Amino acid sequence: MTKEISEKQREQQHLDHVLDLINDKEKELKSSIKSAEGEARDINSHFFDDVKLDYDGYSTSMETALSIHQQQQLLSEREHAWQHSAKQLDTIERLKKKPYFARVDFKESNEKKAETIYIGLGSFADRDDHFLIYDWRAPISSIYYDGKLGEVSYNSPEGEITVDMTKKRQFMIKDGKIESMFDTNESIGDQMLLEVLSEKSSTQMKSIVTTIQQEQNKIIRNTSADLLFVQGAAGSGKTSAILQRIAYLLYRYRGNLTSSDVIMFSPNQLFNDYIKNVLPEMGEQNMVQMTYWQFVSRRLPGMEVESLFKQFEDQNSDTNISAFKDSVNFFNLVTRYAKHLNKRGMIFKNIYFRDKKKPYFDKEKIKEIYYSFNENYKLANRIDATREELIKMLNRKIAPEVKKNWVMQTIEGLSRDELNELYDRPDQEFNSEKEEEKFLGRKIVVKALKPVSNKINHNQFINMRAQYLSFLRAVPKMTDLSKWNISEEDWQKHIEEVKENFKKHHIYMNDVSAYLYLYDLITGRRTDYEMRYAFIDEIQDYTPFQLAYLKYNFPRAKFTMLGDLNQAIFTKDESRSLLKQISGLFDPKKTDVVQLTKSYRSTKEITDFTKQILRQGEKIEAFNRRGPKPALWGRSNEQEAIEALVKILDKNNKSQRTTAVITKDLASAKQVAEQLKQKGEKATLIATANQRLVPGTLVVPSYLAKGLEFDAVVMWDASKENYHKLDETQLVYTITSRAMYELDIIYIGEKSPLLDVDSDTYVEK
Ligand SMILES: Nc1ncnc2c1ncn2[C@@H]1O[C@H](COP(=O)(O)OP(=O)(O)OP(=O)(O)O)[C@@H](O)[C@H]1O
Repeated sequence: MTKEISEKQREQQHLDHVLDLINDKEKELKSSIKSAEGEARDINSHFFDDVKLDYDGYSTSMETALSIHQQQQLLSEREHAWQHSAKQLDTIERLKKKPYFARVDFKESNEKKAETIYIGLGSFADRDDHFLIYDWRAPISSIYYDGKLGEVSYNSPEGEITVDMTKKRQFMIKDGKIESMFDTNESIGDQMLLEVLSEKSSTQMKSIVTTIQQEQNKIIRNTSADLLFVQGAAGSGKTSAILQRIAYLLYRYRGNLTSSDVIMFSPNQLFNDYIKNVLPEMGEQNMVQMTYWQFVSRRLPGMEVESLFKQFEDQNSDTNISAFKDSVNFFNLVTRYAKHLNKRGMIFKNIYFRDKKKPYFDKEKIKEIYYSFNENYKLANRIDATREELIKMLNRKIAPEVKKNWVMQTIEGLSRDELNELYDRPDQEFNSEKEEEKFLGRKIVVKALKPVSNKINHNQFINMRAQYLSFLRAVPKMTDLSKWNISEEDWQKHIEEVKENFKKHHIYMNDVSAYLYLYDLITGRRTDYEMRYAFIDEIQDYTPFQLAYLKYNFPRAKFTMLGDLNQAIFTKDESRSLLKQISGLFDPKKTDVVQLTKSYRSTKEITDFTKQILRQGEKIEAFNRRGPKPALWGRSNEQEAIEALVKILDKNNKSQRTTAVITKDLASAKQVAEQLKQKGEKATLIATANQRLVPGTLVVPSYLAKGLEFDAVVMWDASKENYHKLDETQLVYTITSRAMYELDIIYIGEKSPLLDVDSDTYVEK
């Protein structure tokens, strides 16, 4: 015991020493920032004193320019130094709160003495470049997460290095004091994990730096795969791992990679809000974040793209047709169809000007131009060349247009002010009235033709909707639809539906990607070559088509896709073929698949219960954190059910647990929220993804609860009537697996057969 205490004292002394150095560094940085700011102000205020303002001759004005240039350079150097110091100060301030969380001792093979390093959220070195703290992302830090004591390897820039790890120690530090510390032989001791996991949920996700698990570390530090596919159970840390991975990559490739080269697709806006603090807390900036819906709909401003809400609430479309349209096969058909357009089949629109009956540019004429270029032209060149030709033609139309009556009439109707606006200068002089009229006429015509030239420049002479429908009509000729169990009639009927939808400016989610892809191929819209890493969370809710389209959009990016096929609430059983379909898009040698089976979110009681809902849930392993068994509340009518809900909320509030009442759809969420209000219970209805998560009780429809977690969850109305289809299994699993400590399930009448689980794993209330 005495030994342990003295060991702890020794560690405290070391911590005090490090903290002193950190404080010194902080002072030093603050003063250098201050003086850099002062200098910059100085340079700015003397800027023009030093610059010789002399524009007389060429040589002197050259001198002026040079001297401005020098001053600017000086400023930007100062600014650079200032930014560097500011960044360092930022790290220091983060380290001050909690300098490090671990220590490892290790021996390199040819050394006798063990080396000791401390690992924290950033690096810190003293004056002699002697590292007192290593960033958790430094190569050597990897051994802390990866190995047991003894021989362990890590990847360094010079290749793989093997060392003998002799000690692994973890610290809990608060306000400069070591609260506890323990030595461990495990990858990351369960004790530390348990402590971290026992914290309460909050409206913001936290980083898991101190307790990254070995298999998560593999995901975080993978740099070789073009496609890293992670299949992980609910709560296995997929989202946490992605965010850590982004922080890791930004560190590993610093100088070459910035947060704007990284894009993350997430299930909804609510989720974006939930994770937004994780990277900044680690000292990194957030990546570009988007939902797939935002990604596609921002490109179709004139159309209403089927929303998440609609997609979920009206899932009544033909499943065979959906499966087909969501497939990579369908993607390949678009590619093939576009190739064929190089020879024939493009459809254009007339462009009108003033006269709504007679086209200014006739669609047949445009088509003639389009196909007049030789065969070597690619689609994109064809459209560019057509556009150029049309603009040339438009320019030739200006002079004859100026002579038309409407122009003269317009000039006559102009006020003095309007006229003045058209002149180049207020006192502009003309040789004759005729010349003046010509001048003004030209100005008026060019202005009036602006919408026409805009249409041309924005490719609006392509009849994209008709083109897409023509593609759909060509589909039966290109592929055998009967293989997808789709009859010719059904397909024709479906095309009519899409057409009707277009008329209303609506587009289905499973048309939008194909539509944009076809547009991209026709116009050669530049894809995004800059994006280096693309992350897709909750992959099971994407269709293979969408993933193929994302890959097309980010051709240089390495992809990390994470998901749980057991939580496919939009694509349901189609998600099973997902991995097979997307793996075809990447080089198999550069594809890594990682499985995460341990679930950290929920107590053992909850995980043991929820995994039975799945057909293949046996692989999921619960983390050994204990809590009450889930409770089932069977009630015979709505009134009693609400009373049960109130009782549960009271119980949870007493133990200060935040509860989410999760309903199947929005209508019932609204209803429950209203009934709670009538009972005087405080609850916030989350009806759209644009809302904020707030502390306190929430009422959330299932599809908005994706990826989130709550201390306590009440699943509302899990009756047979509400959940009876086998393909709703994933939905029931997603809802119940949001709970960390307590899960209550209320049903009215008969219980859903999807909840037929071992009666020992729950209690009835
Ligand atoms: N190594 C870890 N150390 C501490 N906490 C962890 C660790 N891994 C995961 N967790 C915690 O487990 C919970 C679930 O993690 P996360 O949300 O990343 O899982 P997920 O796999 O994305 O879940 P889902 O698929 O259900 O959305 C979070 O509270 C997270 O902080």
